[in-house]
Amino acid sequence: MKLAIGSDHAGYRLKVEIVKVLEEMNIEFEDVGCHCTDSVDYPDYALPVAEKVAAGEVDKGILICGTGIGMSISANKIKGIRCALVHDVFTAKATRAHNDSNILAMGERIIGPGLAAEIVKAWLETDFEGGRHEKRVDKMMAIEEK
Ligand SMILES: O=C(CO)[C@H](O)[C@H](O)[C@H](O)COP(=O)(O)O
Repeated sequence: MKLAIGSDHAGYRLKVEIVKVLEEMNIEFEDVGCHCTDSVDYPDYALPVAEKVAAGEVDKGILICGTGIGMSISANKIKGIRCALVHDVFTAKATRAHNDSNILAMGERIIGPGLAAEIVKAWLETDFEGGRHEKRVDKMMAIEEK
């Protein structure tokens, strides 16, 4: 599995912690930035991560800003992206199992690194259940054609 990860300045410190988690899990990843806490604009980092996922260059993506909201709104504008804003382990599992989400968004100003690490692990380790959820995901993605 290969991931793309990105943050803005408000998510940079949490991204550093999540990068450590990915390294511990031996997961290959590409960090699109940002690389410090100087103020930047979250769409500039959501876009490359979402494009890499949509193009199949990577399997999944992780995006972090202050709230996760700007990142998730931006990423979901790219065709093929199902970005889930998650701040608890239950939702992390549910959005993989039911929505087949391909990008995880989190907010550094909302949760700490311990919970974020548990969320990342749960999200990465949960498979899409298919079955009744397949039709719903297909319907969701068909909205992109309207
Ligand atoms: O989701 C966001 C905005 O919708 C993010 O939280 C940004 O990180 C946040 O807006 C950054 O705010 P700042 O005051 O420029 O640090």
